[in-house]
Amino acid sequence: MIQSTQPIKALLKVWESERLITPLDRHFALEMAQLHRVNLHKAGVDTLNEHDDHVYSELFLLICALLSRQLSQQHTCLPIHQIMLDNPMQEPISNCQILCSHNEIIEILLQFNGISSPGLEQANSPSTPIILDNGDLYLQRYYQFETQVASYLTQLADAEVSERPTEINTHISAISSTLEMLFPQSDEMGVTDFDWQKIATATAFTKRLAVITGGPGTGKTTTVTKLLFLLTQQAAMTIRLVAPTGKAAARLSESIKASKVRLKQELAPFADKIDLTSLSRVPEEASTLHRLLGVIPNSPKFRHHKDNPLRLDLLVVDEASMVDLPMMHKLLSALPAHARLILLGDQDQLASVEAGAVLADICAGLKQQETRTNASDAKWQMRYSSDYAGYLSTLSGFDLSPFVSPSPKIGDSLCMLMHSHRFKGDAGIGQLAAAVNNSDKDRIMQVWQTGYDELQWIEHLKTNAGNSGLDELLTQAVSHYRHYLEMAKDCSKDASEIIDCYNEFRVLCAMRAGEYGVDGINQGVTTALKQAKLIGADTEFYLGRPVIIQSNDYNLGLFNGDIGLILPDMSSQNSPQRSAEDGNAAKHTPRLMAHFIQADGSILKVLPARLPSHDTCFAMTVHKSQGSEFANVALVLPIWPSPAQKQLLTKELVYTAITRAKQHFTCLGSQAVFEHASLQATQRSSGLARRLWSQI
Ligand SMILES: Nc1ncnc2c1ncn2[C@@H]1O[C@H](COP(=O)(O)OP(=O)(O)OP(=O)(O)O)[C@@H](O)[C@H]1O
Repeated sequence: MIQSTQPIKALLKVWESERLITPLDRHFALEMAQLHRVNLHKAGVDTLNEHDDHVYSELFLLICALLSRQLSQQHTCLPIHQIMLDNPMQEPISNCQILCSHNEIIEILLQFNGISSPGLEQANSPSTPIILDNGDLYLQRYYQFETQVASYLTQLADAEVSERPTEINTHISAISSTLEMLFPQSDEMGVTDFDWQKIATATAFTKRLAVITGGPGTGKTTTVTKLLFLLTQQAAMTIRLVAPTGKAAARLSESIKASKVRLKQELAPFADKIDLTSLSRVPEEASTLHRLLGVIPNSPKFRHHKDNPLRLDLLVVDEASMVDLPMMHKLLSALPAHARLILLGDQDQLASVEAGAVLADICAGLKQQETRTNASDAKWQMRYSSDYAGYLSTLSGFDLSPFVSPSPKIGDSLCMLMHSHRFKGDAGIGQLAAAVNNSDKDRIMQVWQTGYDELQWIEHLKTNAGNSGLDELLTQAVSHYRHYLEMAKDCSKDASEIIDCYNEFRVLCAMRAGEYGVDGINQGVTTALKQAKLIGADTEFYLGRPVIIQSNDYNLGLFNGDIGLILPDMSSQNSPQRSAEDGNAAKHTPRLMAHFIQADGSILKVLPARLPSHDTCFAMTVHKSQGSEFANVALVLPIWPSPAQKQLLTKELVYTAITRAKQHFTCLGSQAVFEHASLQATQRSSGLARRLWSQI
């Protein structure tokens, strides 16, 4: 049943030392194997012979290690049919083979008392630590998260906000006319074009769940601002805006503010027909998900949960692709029964740092079956129930019958915006992002060869003398960072002004470790800035040092991924209290503090010595850059990635890096690695899409 060069227990040690599994994976497997044995009753025997007992236990141990490894790699389950029987650990050279079929593995696993399968008679106890469902193996906790998230979303999608009138009445026609004013027919639009922003607004107006997705600049914030305006006209409601990180929350606030200003101008001609005062009731302040749910210091639990729900009527969650499965579970459990939920995000971006790919799973049912290669072809198609399509057509004025499909209700809650208003026409960044997103190899080459001003390719040119490609990148970094570092020396400059200038440019790396990872590039940039005399890097906290926080500190209000700058604290310069503490020198020399911009735009100052674990941040990982944008972005890809690194290089990673850039995108890499990454899609094993879309 299992053929291996050594007992599995010994192999686990080897795999751990070769970093194929983590110490946690090995300990989990050993503990499970020690606690759980074949249940003779389940197996239908009185005794188990020694040989069978041994091989069953070996298989169980191996499968537990594989399950734990799946979770370490952000999958939510282990699909048994995807196990490579001749090399289950996917080692360079296999040390172990499973000599039975996938179905036989399932049969054997179900004989263990630690595993149950919902729907099977003997598995009525929901308390087994491992669950086997539809051929997928779960840890109990993740199984609960997934099934409950699916159930919350399905219930929300099934619910409409109020009784729907069966025929057009005054209320519907009033809403339709307001929608007409909010979304006037533009000259750019042809007769057959659909205004998906208008359709999305009508969807979110009528449904308790609306998922509005689209790439950068497709108008998600514009749409949600118009929706909130429409809703605040109808009734008073408590609306909360949130995002997964402080940076993303600050950006959402700014975008909503700008969007409100634009809307006020657009609606000015209709001032006699529409009450513009309700625009002031559209909230602008966004907070983080953690703050909304109420962090309890030193506890993984939040203040708000099922039994103490949030006090709100409508919740808007931006950057929803960053929300992992456990967090989505916490959020959905804490929603009050009557509340509406609007999820905004880009389903093509990198999935969350932790387990799951919730937004991508929600959208999975809209994916076109055949693989498209032409960048202009849609990968997605809306799917409405016939009843709802009719209602939405009446409200929006667009005939949605071409999108009717026998799909579950979740399809009615989805709306994808596909036209970017930021990357217009032939703009290089938009073209490259689309080509990578479509894994279109020829188009990627074509875009690079077109010679767009906003795109720059730097080839790794490594010789014994060094890598001239890397040198070019470092020179670029110095010339960008020079501006904010010079501003930092000028005591008249405001901290937020300096931080904005620092945020004009960022180096993004695919990985953390190594010469071309965050560690190596940060070191390289620091040395280059020191040589250019822009920083005095002899002290740890030199003027202008950018720091990125690596862990949460609830007391200080700093969270993993927060970025700040070491700058003079001007308020300390003349403070009598400070002078008394620090002696006379402090009167004239302001002390250096780490400055962080908060979601509400205020500055949080923290003494450098009190900072929780942190790193320098001239370069950061693409993962950590999600929810941020920079005028100029330089992406660094490794020169010769190891097999493990190759797995991390995906089209979602490259797409996310490209779409962080607003004006200019540079890539330091080699053609082969860029191509490999652009053609490899992230695969996250999860049963959520099946649970949401199983009727189709
Ligand atoms: N229908 C439209 N016609 C013309 N311009 C538009 C339209 N919708 C949005 N825009 C413009 O496109 C830009 C981006 O819009 P918006 O911020 O709403 O997009 P987004 O999808 O929220 O972007 P991001 O992904 O950066 O959050 C804004 O300048 C906005 O004014």
